[in-house]
Amino acid sequence: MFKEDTIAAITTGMSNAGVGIIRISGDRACEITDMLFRAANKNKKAVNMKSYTAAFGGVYEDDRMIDEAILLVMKAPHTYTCEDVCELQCHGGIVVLRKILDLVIKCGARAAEPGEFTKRAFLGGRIDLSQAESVMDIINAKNDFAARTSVEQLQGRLRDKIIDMREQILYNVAFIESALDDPEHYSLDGFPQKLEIIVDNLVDSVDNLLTTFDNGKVLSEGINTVIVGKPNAGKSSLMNMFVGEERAIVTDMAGTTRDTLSEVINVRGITLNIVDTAGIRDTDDVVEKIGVDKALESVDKADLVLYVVDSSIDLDENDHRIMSRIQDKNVVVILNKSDLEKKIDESNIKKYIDADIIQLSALTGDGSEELYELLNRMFFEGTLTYNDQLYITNTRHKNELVCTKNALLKVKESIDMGMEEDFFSIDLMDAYEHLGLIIGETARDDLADKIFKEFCMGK
Ligand SMILES: Nc1nc2c(c(=O)[nH]1)N(C=O)[C@@H](CNc1ccc(C(=O)N[C@@H](CCC(=O)O)C(=O)O)cc1)CN2
Ligand SMILES: Nc1nc2c(ncn2[C@@H]2O[C@H](COP(=O)(O)OP(=O)(O)OP(=O)(O)O)[C@@H](O)[C@H]2O)c(=O)[nH]1
Repeated sequence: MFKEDTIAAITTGMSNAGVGIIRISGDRACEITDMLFRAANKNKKAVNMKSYTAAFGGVYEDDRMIDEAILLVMKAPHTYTCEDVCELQCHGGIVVLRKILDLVIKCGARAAEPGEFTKRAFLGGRIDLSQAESVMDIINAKNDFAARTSVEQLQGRLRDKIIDMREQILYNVAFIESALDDPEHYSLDGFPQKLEIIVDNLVDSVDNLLTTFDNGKVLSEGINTVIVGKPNAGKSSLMNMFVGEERAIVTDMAGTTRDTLSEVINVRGITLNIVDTAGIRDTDDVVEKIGVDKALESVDKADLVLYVVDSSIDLDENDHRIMSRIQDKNVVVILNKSDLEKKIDESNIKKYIDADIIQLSALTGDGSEELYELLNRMFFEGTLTYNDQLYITNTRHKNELVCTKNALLKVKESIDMGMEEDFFSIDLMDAYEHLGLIIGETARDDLADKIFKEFCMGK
């Protein structure tokens, strides 16, 4: 069983910091801790300490103190992992932390695998799979939205919704089974019509969740954005404007950006995963050509293309080449250098691509607000103002919901075709199990219990 090993790891970051924590979890956590931690108050031993209490002391190898530390003891089952947990809070130097971890392992713990503490929380039943997944999402959140939806998921918002849908399904499967077993007490007259309404509602709920996915994913993970334009149009300057610092190389010499640079930036709640590319033009320079090919490749993968045009000069054949390449993409045309005299005729761009056009000066930042507003409109249609909607941001959840929906639609089909009731059960159970996979539950035992509880009273 999973409880056999006591596991340990540095749970804080892998760079020097003020304080670092070593977490030990498992049956032997306290015993191991007592082998290397000595409390200043000599009577305090982890094995005897009350849950959620702390002690000050030192970590010792033989009689040599490795570091001073605070010990936090949490006793099963009310801990993060549902097992005994000891946390050694030391000075956050990576050398010292590694040394202490080695010591903990020498005393009998095993180095934890990635995610193993949270896996134990799941196996211990404290959290479901969607909550376990949310822990990683919280840690990896790129923006406020991602953090917020992940915490909601950790609190069980998605789980509760899934459990509610599963209960409705199970109730109806149980009803069908009972009625088929015991037709004297349960009548299926009019049942298909009732079931159809319930299934319609469930499909609506699933659809509702599914429609949040695209927005949810873009909101939480960011818009994959590529900046393209011919040499010297101001692509690197635009990137710098976004980043707010001189990261990309800006020069007067056309063709200075040869590779692609990427940045993750947050503007007014929107995350842009931006790739700045080499200026696109016909070139004989081998290195530059690789950059141009790479730029064209990034265009194909992008959700959004920011096409930068130097508005102080006329369009040329390079611009036409770019425009023909980005025609089918989500494009915003940036007429850059709006601080200079305008030479360009916008209608010449409109002839080639159907896209919003923003006048902007990457140098002064004029026009940036209009750009952010436009992006908000393009991608979120106002959803950026937080609402109470439950968002799906995890592809696994989305896939299970799609399977759930398909199974439910099959139930509807069977109803419409006037099939026997036991046909409904098969697809209902299929939907039930796909929903169950979101929260990491297996279906069978649960089903038996439920049928027993709901339908066998007094009979
Ligand atoms: N020091 C420290 N801080 C941390 C964590 C940790 O493991 N250690 N966490 C994680 O990485 C997060 C907190 N998550 C936790 C979740 C549940 C329990 C827990 O013990 N739950 C018990 C209830 C305890 C009580 O009510 O007193 C339970 O659900 O039974 C602890 C931490 C964030 N901060
Ligand atoms: N006046 C003015 N000059 C700008 C503006 N944006 C960029 N420039 C200038 O235009 C020149 C080229 O800018 P870059 O940002 O290097 O252009 P790029 O498109 O990245 O060029 P490549 O790396 O060659 O592809 C630099 O001298 C910038 O200072 C702007 O809004 N106004």
